[in-house]
Amino acid sequence: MIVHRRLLQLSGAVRAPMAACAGLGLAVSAAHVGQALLLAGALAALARGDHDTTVTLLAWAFAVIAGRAALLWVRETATVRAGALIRARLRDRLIERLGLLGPAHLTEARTGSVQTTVVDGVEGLDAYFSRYLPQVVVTFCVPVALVGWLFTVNAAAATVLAAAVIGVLVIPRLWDVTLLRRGRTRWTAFADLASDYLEAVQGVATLRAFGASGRLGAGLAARAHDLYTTTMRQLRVSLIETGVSAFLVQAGTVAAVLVAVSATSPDAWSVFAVLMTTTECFRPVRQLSEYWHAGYLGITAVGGLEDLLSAEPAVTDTGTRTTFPDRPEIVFDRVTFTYPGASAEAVHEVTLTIRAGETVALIGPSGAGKSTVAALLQRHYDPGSGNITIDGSLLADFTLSGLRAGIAVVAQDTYLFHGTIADNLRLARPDASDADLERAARDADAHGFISGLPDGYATVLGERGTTLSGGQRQRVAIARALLVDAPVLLLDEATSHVDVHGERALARLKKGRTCLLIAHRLSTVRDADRIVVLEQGRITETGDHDALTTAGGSYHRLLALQETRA
Ligand SMILES: Nc1ncnc2c1ncn2[C@@H]1O[C@H](COP(=O)(O)OP(=O)(O)OP(=O)(O)O)[C@@H](O)[C@H]1O
Repeated sequence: MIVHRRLLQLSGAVRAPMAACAGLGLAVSAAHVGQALLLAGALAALARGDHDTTVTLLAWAFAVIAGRAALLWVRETATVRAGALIRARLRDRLIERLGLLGPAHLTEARTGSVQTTVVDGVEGLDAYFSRYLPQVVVTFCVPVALVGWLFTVNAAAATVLAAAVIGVLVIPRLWDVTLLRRGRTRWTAFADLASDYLEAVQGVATLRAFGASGRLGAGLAARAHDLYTTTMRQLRVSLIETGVSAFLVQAGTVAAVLVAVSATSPDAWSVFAVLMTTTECFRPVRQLSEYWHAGYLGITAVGGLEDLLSAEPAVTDTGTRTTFPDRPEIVFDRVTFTYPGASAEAVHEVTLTIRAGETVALIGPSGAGKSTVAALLQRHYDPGSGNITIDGSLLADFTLSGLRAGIAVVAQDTYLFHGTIADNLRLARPDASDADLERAARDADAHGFISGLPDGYATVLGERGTTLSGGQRQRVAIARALLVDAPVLLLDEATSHVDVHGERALARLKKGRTCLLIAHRLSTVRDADRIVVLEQGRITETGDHDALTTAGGSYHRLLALQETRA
């Protein structure tokens, strides 16, 4: 029996349904005990030839059996309901936590492992909370009450039974530490395998392109073998524990009945009562053992759960400002940042002002720190030193939701969820009307192709071959950003898929907004009000296209390099 402290704390939100399950479990046990005592009474009556009493007691026993059937139905329904509630609450909590931890956490943890915790771990915890923990309550209450009562019938048998129950509850605990350790090892192997499979599915195009599917298959087979080995190691201990429990239950039952029959002048009632009570005493213990296996997966997942719940968010949400200034000025003042665990600075003393309504393009070679500047502006991380301000207010003065509502992001790879086009657009603004969606889509030059889809805005992406091209996805992203109507625009490599429609849409999106454009392809930044060149985390040049080209510095060099490659 393992009652985990952390899981008990987690049960806070679901204690009422768990208590209901425990209450119903006690009622079912009471029905079992009632039936057992009625049968003991009927057998004793039969032994002394009292047929009327036998028939009456048997009739009552049938009535109790019928009542128990109804109780079992209610308990099962309540358990399933409680399980669904527990899963939903736990998942809500974990998803909320993931939202708080932000993308910074997922760069450190493996996505597959997080997914395994949120999906499989929570499934396992359902059984732990809705079946195992209520059964722990029943297992403590029923044997205590029964042994206590049995003392009034046959003190010697009751003493033997008490010792047997204590033995059954305590002796298997000797294996708990080993079981938990092996369970955690198995969970790690399971999470690793799930992570590898997720990566294999996500990277299937790359694997095929490099002919690496076979090699990866061998790696996955090795991982699967690891899982098999750890499962068998865990099962061996688990079987020993189950075997010992079963032996103690049988030995306890036999010993208690032997003591009852070997008493001087034993009467039929006390012998039958001891026999039936002993069976009922061990019933909750046996059930606990069954539920333990059902909830064990969840218990071993607690490590992953704790990792998620105790992970420190990269930034704290202590700001109070919720509204964002219109067309604000953004200032990076000597901003330096090093990623957690990295030895070198990603950006160093970056000082940059993006004036109200201005479009500034940030360019530079790979690894120069452009995405880091974008991440800092979205406050996925706080700078190690220096400040970033929006119209004079520090980023940290805003609530995280206020900040995110103020900055619309259009990235190179637009993630579209499985759902309709309308659902994907409403991700930006859940309360947007159909007319709002159409207006945004028209401004993003997306209405035309959306109208041509089989069900227009109600078309489910990914079904019936409905996929969008890179340029079309980009325009959906622009429509989303238009729906958000944020005063600041962050275009992160957003210009790479842009066709003539996209260019028009982007021009409309940029209008009246303060815009930071992060770009690789220099041809897409010529029209920016200003171009800032970042190299090895430092700003090396600033100016417009003409000025920088004439100056013949880094920008000129990068431009020449790109033209040669083209
Ligand atoms: N999560 C991270 N942890 C540690 N170091 C990181 C992390 N992300 C980026 N870096 C490092 O920070 C530096 C700047 O990276 P960044 O991604 O900002 O460059 P970039 O200019 O956007 O590059 P690219 O154009 O290739 O996307 C690089 O040296 C990179 O290796």
